[in-house]
Parts: sequence; structure tokens; C-alpha cells
Amino acid sequence: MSFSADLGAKHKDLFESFWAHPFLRGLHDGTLPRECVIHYVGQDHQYLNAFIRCYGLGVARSPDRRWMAWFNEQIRFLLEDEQHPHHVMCEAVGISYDDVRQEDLVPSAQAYVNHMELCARDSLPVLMAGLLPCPWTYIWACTRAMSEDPPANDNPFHGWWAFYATDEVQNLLAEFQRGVDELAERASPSERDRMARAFERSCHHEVRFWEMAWSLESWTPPRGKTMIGTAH
Ligand SMILES: Cc1ncc(C[n+]2csc(CCO)c2C)c(N)n1
Repeated sequence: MSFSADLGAKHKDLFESFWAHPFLRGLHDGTLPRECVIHYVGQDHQYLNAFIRCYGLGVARSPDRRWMAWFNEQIRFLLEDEQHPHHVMCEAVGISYDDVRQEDLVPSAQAYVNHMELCARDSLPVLMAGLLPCPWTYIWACTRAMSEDPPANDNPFHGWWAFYATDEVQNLLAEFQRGVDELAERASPSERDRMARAFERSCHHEVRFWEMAWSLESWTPPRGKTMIGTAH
């Protein structure tokens, strides 16, 4: 079994948590509350900006032009194509994309971005392993839905599901997995361990990103109380 296939099998439970999360269920049956969609797109826009920057760090760590060209193509895809699912979501709830984008990341989204940036600081193999769950979870879930239980044609989020189930996007995932496998083959055992941990942590972050949007997470302190400025 390849390194990436082994990681996928090991974390099947996290993929299932991703699949079963009420946010994704709501996208599937078309009942996702409007405010959750708005919160998600606002955060995800910034998340994708961070993803593009991580690809830029991938260019900086590329050993040759083949890797540079690959990152270059991924950056193009994010800048030009990956806006589409966001536009589908905005249209579904009747709001303009310009009105939902948020500048600040909320805690869970910030934690995911921080994790990806730490991976980038380690090495190219660890960066790639940390980025892999992002395309894998989405493309896996949408392909699964399209074959097992396709969302109805009048589902307002239908275009979101369809986008991540296209052949082009499937190829992207296969290339990503091949890239990780190639890097894992040449990595030392300790680097492979760090790759595996980076991958697992990102799978957790993927589930938590749904939870962030579903719970409308914000920086408001828990229970609405703040310790800052409070006399002790
Ligand atoms: C939190 C979060 N996770 C995954 C994606 C999906 N996604 C983001 S970048 C990319 C392509 C990688 O080259 C894919 C499939 C998302 N939008 N938001």
C-alpha cells in the first residue's frame, strides 16, 4: 500500500466524521442555514488565501522546475477556479461574494492556517502531507455523494457538489497523492513520522472547520465573559 493510501486508511474515522458533520449534511439536503453559509464563505476565502501562500512556500522549497510548475498550476487553480464553489454558495443564499469576505480568521480557522504554515516551515514533504487532507476530504466526499446519493437537481448547493466531483479535480487529487508518495519514498523515518502527524492534524482541522462554520464560532470569549481587565 502506498504511503498516502495507508494514511487514508488509518484515518477513515476522521473522513467519516467529516462526511457525517451536520454542515456537510445540510449542504447535501439543501437545508444548511443561511448564516452558516455566510460564515463559512467569509472564513474560507481567507483560508484559501493562506493556502495560496503555502503553495508559494512550496515553490520556495521546490527542488526542481517540475515541482515549481506543479505549484504554479495549483496556485492558478485556486486563483481562477476555486472561487466557483464560493460563488455557488453565495448565490444559493442570495448574497454577493464581496459582502461575505472576512478579514479576520476565527480561532479554529486560524489554528488550521497556523498548522499549515508550521508544516511549510518544516520541509516540502511535511508541507505536502499537511496540505493533502484539504483536497482529499472535499473530493472524496463529493465523489461519494455523487455516486451514492446525488444531491437533487434543485438543491441550491448542487454546483458545489458537482465542482468537486469533476475529472479535473479528481486528477488534482491523484497528482497530490502521487507527489506525497514520491516524497515519502525519499524521506527518512523521522520525516515520514512528521508527515503522518501533519496529515492527521489537518484531517482534524477539516472536521473542525465545518464545526466552526456550523457553530458560528467567533472570538467572543466562552460564556461571554472576559478575564481581560478584570480585577483578580
Ligand atoms: C477548509 C477547506 N478545506 C478544503 C477546501 C477545498 N480545497 C481548498 S484548496 C483545494 C485545492 C488544493 O489545490 C481544495 C480542494 C476548502 N475550500 N476549505
